[in-house]
Order: sequence, then structure tokens, then C-alpha cells
Amino acid sequence: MKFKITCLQMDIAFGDPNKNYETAEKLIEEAMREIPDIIVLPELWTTGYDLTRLDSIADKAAAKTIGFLKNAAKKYKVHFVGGSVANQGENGVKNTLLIINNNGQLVHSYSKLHLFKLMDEHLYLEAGNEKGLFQLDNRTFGGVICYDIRFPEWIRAHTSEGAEALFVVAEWPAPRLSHWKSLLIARAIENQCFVIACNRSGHDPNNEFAGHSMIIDPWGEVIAEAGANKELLSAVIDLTLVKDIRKQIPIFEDRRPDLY
Ligand SMILES: O=C(O)CCC(=O)C(=O)O
Repeated sequence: MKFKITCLQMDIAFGDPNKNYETAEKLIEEAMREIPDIIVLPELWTTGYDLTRLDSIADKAAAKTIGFLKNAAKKYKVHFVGGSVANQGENGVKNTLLIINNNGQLVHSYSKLHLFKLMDEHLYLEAGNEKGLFQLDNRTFGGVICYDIRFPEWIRAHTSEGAEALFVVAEWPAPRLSHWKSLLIARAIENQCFVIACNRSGHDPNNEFAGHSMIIDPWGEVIAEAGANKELLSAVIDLTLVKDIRKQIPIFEDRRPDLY
């Protein structure tokens, strides 16, 4: 089964959700000219990392963003790996990835498990405690957020339960671009899965972001890579490749879960 995927590598207006909804709406319209099956947005795309103002700008129960994505999914008949949002719950704010199918239904939400101390996430955000496994068109995928890619055992927890592609939504800073690329390629090779990684471009008051969204096949080949600036990055992924490569080098059969 094949999926055409488009990553919206967008710049994000700092702490200005209305502006970001407008930008996303335009980019989705532009992306739909090539008729993708799945559109992917970056991490915290409605607010950026304006963590000190989350009290006023976080999305209550992610309701506004879910509504926005549901409308676009129904209008264009497209699935969304809808990036993550600052999701205001009763006990705090989570960084939550939203999966909406092309009927406009919320399929899954995943809240970032590993909070990134270097960007103060632990001071403002609450960690999630569930996996990012979800299904679209009866195929199983995993969704994780930015810093999560530094935890190979967390990614394996998804691929060992059947994920054939891993979606990564991110605001990955430019100084560690080489880590971004190497970690994504390593996760693809060791899990023999597609990796679709959507980063943001631009900067905020504290960070410059790397861009370089990537789509990588289960052999670790980069099939599409964006530059540093705003860009729509598309590629077709063919899931039969996952089965073929897992048959050729059967790492899932050869693992020794009795020892590790
Ligand atoms: O791990 C890194 O170097 C970047 C992580 C990050 O920026 C994030 O999780 O938001």
C-alpha cells in the first residue's frame, strides 16, 4: 500500500495561535494541489515555544485545533498527523500530537513522553504516559515528538507492536542538525521502517530552528529532504518495502527479548 505524504515545514509565529492557524490553512490549501494522502505538521505549531504564556495561549483540551484539523480533513478528504499543540488539561498543559483521519475523526492523541529540559519543557509541561500507536487505512503507524527520537527503546516499543512508519513532529534547533539527521536515519535502519519527520523553520527569541524535514525509507535512504526555510516536502512511501526488508534481514525475529 502506498501513501503520498506532505510535510508542512512552516515558520511559526511566536505565541500567536490565530496567525498560525491562518498560515496552516494557506499551506494546507497549497499542499492539496498535489493531492497527498497524509499531511504532517510540526511540533507546537499553534504557539511555538512561548511557554511562559501558556496560561493564555494553550488550547483548552486541544479543542480548537482538533476542530480546525477535522474541518480541513473533511473538506479535502486527507488524513492529518496534525503536529502537536499545547493542550490545556485540568492538571496542566501537555504537548499533544493529534491524528485525524480523512473522515474528520480524531483517531489518536499522543502526549510527548520525554520532556526536553534544555528548552525548559519540564517547568511548564506535563509528560504523557501512553504510546503514539495509531491506524490509518488499517495500517499501523507510530507518532512521536522531537526529543523522543533520542530514546531508541521508545521507538522500538512502537515498531515491535507493528508500526510500519514512524512520524516525528519537531521544533529541532539548528545547532544540533547533525544529530537530527543521524538519529532519524538510525531509527529508520534499526527499526526497518519509514521515518517521516516534520520540523519547523525560522526562529523564536531563543532558538533558530533547523528545518530539514526528512522522509527516509526502511533501508535508511533519504528519499526527500527539505532545506532550512519554509517548504512543502512530499514523497510517496510504499509499505511493501517494510515487509521486504524485514524478510531480508529479520531483526524482529532475531531479537533476544529474553535478555533485553
Ligand atoms: O534533542 C534535541 O536536541 C532537541 C529536542 C527538542 O528541541 C525538543 O524536544 O523540543
